[in-house]
Amino acid sequence: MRVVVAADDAGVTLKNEVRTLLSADERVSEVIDVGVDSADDTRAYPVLGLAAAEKIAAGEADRGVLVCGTGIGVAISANKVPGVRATVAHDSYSAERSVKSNNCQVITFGARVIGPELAKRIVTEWLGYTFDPASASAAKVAHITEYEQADAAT
Ligand SMILES: O=C[C@H](O)[C@H](O)COP(=O)(O)O
Repeated sequence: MRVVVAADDAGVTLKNEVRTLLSADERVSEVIDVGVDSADDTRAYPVLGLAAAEKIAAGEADRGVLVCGTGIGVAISANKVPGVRATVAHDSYSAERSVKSNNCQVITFGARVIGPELAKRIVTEWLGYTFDPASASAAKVAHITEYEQADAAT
């Protein structure tokens, strides 16, 4: 699994901890870090959220972990990229259902909301979940995709 990570200045410390965790996980074949590299880089959260989501849309990454102050800004930004589904998930159940119900490729965290140890535990669990395209949830996700594609065609 190839995982893209990104954060703004508020999220960079947690993002870097998650990057280290992912790099040590045998389920992860590649970690793609699109920045920021330090809190001195004050590019705003949409720049980073969009850059990461575009990696997924381009087929260069399978999943993404994005961090900002709340997780909300990077989630909104990533969701603007066609084909990408992103959500804040600060608890295990939401992280699990974001994959199994919603086929989200992207999980986001708020570094001002969640502690690093809980965030890393959620990431470790989240890597183990897969979406079942034969599940009852598939048609619901397809509805979103169909709306997105119809809108893109207009
Ligand atoms: O969602 C936005 C993030 O939390 C960001 O890190 C902080 O944004 P702000 O500076 O506009 O509050």
